[in-house]
Amino acid sequence: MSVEVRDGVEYSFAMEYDGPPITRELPRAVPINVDRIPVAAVVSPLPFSDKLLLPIIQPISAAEFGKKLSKDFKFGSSTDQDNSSELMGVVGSSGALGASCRFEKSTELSGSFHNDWMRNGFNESIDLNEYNRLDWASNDSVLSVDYPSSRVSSRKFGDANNGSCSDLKRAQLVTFCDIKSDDGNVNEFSNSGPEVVREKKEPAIKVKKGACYRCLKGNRFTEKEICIVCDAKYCINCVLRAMGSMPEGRKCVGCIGLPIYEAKRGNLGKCSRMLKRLLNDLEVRQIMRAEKFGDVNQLPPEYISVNGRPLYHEELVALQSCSNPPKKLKPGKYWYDKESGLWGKEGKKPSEIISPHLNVGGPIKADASNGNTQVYINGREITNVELRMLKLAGVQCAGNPHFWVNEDGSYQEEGQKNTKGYIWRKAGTKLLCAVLSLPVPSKPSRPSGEQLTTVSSRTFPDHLGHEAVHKLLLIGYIGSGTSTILKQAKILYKDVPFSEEEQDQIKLVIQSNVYSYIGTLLDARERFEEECLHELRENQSCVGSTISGHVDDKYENTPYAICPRLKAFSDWLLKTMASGTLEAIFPAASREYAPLVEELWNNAAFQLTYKRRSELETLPSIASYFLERAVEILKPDYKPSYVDILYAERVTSSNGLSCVDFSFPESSNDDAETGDQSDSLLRFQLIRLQAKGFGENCKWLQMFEDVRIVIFCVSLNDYDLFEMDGDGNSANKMVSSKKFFESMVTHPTFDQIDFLLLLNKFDLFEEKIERVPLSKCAWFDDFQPVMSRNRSSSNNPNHLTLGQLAFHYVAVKFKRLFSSLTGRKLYVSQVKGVEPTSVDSALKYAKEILNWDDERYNLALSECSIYSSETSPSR
Ligand SMILES: Nc1nc2c(ncn2[C@@H]2O[C@H](COP(=O)(O)OP(=O)(O)OP(=O)(O)O)[C@@H](O)[C@H]2O)c(=O)[nH]1
Ligand SMILES: [Mg+2]
Repeated sequence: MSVEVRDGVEYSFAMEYDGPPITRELPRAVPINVDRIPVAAVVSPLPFSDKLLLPIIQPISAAEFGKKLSKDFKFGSSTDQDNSSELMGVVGSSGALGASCRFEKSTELSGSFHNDWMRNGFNESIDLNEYNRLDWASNDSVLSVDYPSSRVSSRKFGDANNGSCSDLKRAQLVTFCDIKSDDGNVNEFSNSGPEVVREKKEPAIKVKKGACYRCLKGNRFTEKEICIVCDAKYCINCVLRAMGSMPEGRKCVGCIGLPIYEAKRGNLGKCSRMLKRLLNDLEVRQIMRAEKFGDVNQLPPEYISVNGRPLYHEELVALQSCSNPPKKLKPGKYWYDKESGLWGKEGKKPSEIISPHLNVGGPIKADASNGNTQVYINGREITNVELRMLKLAGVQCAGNPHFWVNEDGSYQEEGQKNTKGYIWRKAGTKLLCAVLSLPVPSKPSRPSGEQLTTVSSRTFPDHLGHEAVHKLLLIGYIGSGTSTILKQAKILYKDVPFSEEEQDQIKLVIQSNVYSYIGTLLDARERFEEECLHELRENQSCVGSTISGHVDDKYENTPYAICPRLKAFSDWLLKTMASGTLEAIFPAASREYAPLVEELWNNAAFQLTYKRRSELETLPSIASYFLERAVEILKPDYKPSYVDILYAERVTSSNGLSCVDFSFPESSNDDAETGDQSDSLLRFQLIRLQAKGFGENCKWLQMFEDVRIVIFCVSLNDYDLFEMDGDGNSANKMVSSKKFFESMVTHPTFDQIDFLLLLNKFDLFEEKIERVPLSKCAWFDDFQPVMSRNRSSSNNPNHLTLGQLAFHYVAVKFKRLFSSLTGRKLYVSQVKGVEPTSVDSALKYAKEILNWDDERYNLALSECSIYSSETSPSR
C-alpha cells in the first residue's frame, strides 16, 4: 500500500478498482457523526473511467477529520471542467466502495456539503449543521442508505443542536427480538415497552451470493472474513481495507462501536487462517483479544433476564464466573432456583443445574417454568415431566406436596426437618433424567474457588473447540500411499468402514485391477517372445538355414509361447486395455474369461514372464499380492478382505478429492486427567487430494486454507524408482516427490500451517535398502551410515538397522529442506506398512501437534493479557 501526501492529507493508495462502473445507485456519502468511527475517504484521479483508483485515507477520528476539513477542504461542486484529476471522495464510516461525492481543496471551511454524482449531475447540497439535526432513524434521511437502521435505533443523540455527535448514549431498554441462536432457532423472548431492537445490522451494500462485499468479486469458494456485526464478507485482498486496524475485532470500519450480532458470539476470538496470513502473530493476538474481551462486544447484562429481572453487570459476572456457569449463555429470559441450582428458560422445564446460591436476578416465581402439577420445588410449580421423574425416582408426590430441594438433591417437605431422601443419588434416576431430557447435577466445570474476576477474563478461546471439525489435508506425490492412508483411517475409526454397496464396488475395482495386471504381463510376454524370436533368428542367420523350418513355429520354439486359446484371450485383453474399455465391459467379460485365468496362471510361459516382473515398470509392486491369488479373486463369489482393500489401487475416488470424518475412539485406559476422554469428542476430517493435476501455483488449494495441518506423504520406497517426466526424461521418483513437497510447503495457502511429513512404506524400504543403496537417488548421495561392526547384534536395544538409519537420514533431509524454505519446523512420522495401527499413531501425532499449537496460542493470549494489564513501566 503506497502512501501519498496531497494537500497535507495522507492518502493510502490501496487498490485499483475494476469492479462494475460506479453509478448513481452507489451508497451515498455518510457524514461524520460518531466520534469513535474512523473516517475513510476515497480519491479518484480518473473519475470518468470505469477503472478508478480508489485510495483510502488512513482511518482517522471524526475530531481529527474535522480539523483537517477546516484546514484543507471545502465541500462544494467542482468547477473542474477538464475532468482530469479531481478528488472523488466519500467521507464516512464504510471505507468500502462508496465514491460518491467530490470535494476540492480550499483554504476555508464551508458549512455545506455538496453531493455530486459522477455522471449525471445529481446535486444535493446539505448543510453540515443540518446533519446533526437529522432524524437518523428516518428512512427519508439522505444518509439512510449507508447508515444502518440498527445502529440508528440503538443510539440516541444527546443535544442535536450543539453540533457535537459524540454524546451518544445506549438506551437501556431492550427487547429480545429475533436473535438467532447458534442452532438456528430464533430466541422466543420478547418484551414490550420502549425498545432497542437488536437485529442483525444489514451490510451497507447487497452483493451477489458469495462475492466479496468490497470488490464484488469471488464466489462461495473464495475464502472470506466476516464482520461480526453485519455479516458482510470480505476477500483476502479487501479485508484489511474494509476492517482497518480492527480495534474491536473483525468488524467493518462502519460497524466499529456497534454491538455484535449475537449469533456470532461463539466465534469471538477464534482467529481465521486468513488473518493469520495477513498479520503477524502479535497483531492477530491483539485483535482476537480485543474482539473477545472488548467492552462493546460483551454480552450486555440487561440482555439476560433472570426470574423476571434484567441483570446488572456484577450479576452477570457472578453468573459467568461461578464454578458451574450456564452453558452457552445467550440473550433471553431465564429462571433460576438458587437453592438447588436448577436453571431453565422462562416457561420451560429445567435445562441444567448450575452453581447454587448465586445472587442473581429476582426471587423465583411459582409459574417460572409454567408448571401445572400443583407440586412445588423451592416455590416453583414443577412441570409434568419433572413430576414423572420424581415419581419414577420414588419420591412420594401424593397430596400436592411442596418440596425443599438442596443442591445435593436432598429433599424435605416444607415445614419438616427430616431429609426424606436424595433425588439424584440412585443410578437409575440419572438414566431416567437422560431419557426425559432433564438435567442432573454435574461436576463443577471449574474448581470452586477459582473464581474469575471479570466477565472479560472469563474464558480463553477454546481453539481446539469440540464443536469444530479439524481438517487434516493429506497430500503426496503420485503413488505415495495417500489413498491407502485414507482407507486405513476408515478401517480404524469407522464402525462400518465400507458399506455393502461400497464393498461390491471395491470388488469390481480389484478384479479389474487384476485383469490389467494380467494384461501387463501378457504384453510383456509378447515382448519377451519377440526378443527370443529375434535372438533365434540371429542365431539362425549365424548357423545357417538348417532350422529355418522351425522358426515360424513360435508356439513350439520359445519358452514364452502360449497356446492359441490363451493367445486369443491375450489378444482380447490387450486390445480391450488399449481401447481403454476394460472397465466398461467388465465384469460381464470377466465371467466368460475367468476360467482361462487359472489356465493362464498355471502356464509355464506366463510364470516365466511373472518371474521377470521386476523388469516391468508399469506393473506396481503390489500386483504380486493380487496376482498370486488371481484365480480366487476373479471368481464371482470373491469378497475382498480389509487387507485386500488396503492394498488395492484405485479404490478411493479418482476425482482427486476424498475424505473421511472421524474421531479417535475412547481407549479403555482413558483418564479424565489426561484429557484423552475429551479428545474422543474432537472431530477430524481427513481430506485426501490427489497429486495428479496439481499444476504450479494451483489456485484452488486456497479452498483448503482452513485446514489445521497438512500431512505430506512420501513413499520411502521411491528412492530407486524412475519414471518419465513431462519432457520424456527419466526422473527419480523421490526427487519428483521432493519437488512436489517444495511446491506445497511454499504455497501461500499453507504459509502458516503446520506440516507433518509421513515417511511411508517403511516395510518395503527396510527390505530394499539391504539390496539397493540409498545413493541410487542423487539427493541422497551423501548417505554414509555408520553401522556397528556386528550387524547381527540386534539384541542391543540401541542398535539401529540400516533401514532405521536411512529413515532418519531421509527425515533430516526433508526437515532441513523445509526449514530452509519456510524457517519453520517440520514434524515427521513413519508409516511402517499397510496395517492400520501404524497410521493410527501418525494421526494421533497430528492431533498432538494441533494440541501444542492451541496451547501455544492460549499461552500467547495469556501473555498478551499479562502485558496489557501491566501498568506502564516506570523508567
Ligand atoms: N508395502 C506397502 N505398500 C503400501 C503402503 N502404503 C501404500 N502401499 C501401496 O502402494 C500403492 C500406492 O498407494 P496409494 O495409496 O494408491 O497411493 P496414492 O498416494 O493414492 O497414489 P495415487 O493413487 O497414484 O494417487 C498401493 O498399491 C498400496 O497398497 C505401505 O505402507 N506398505
Ligand atoms: Mg491411490
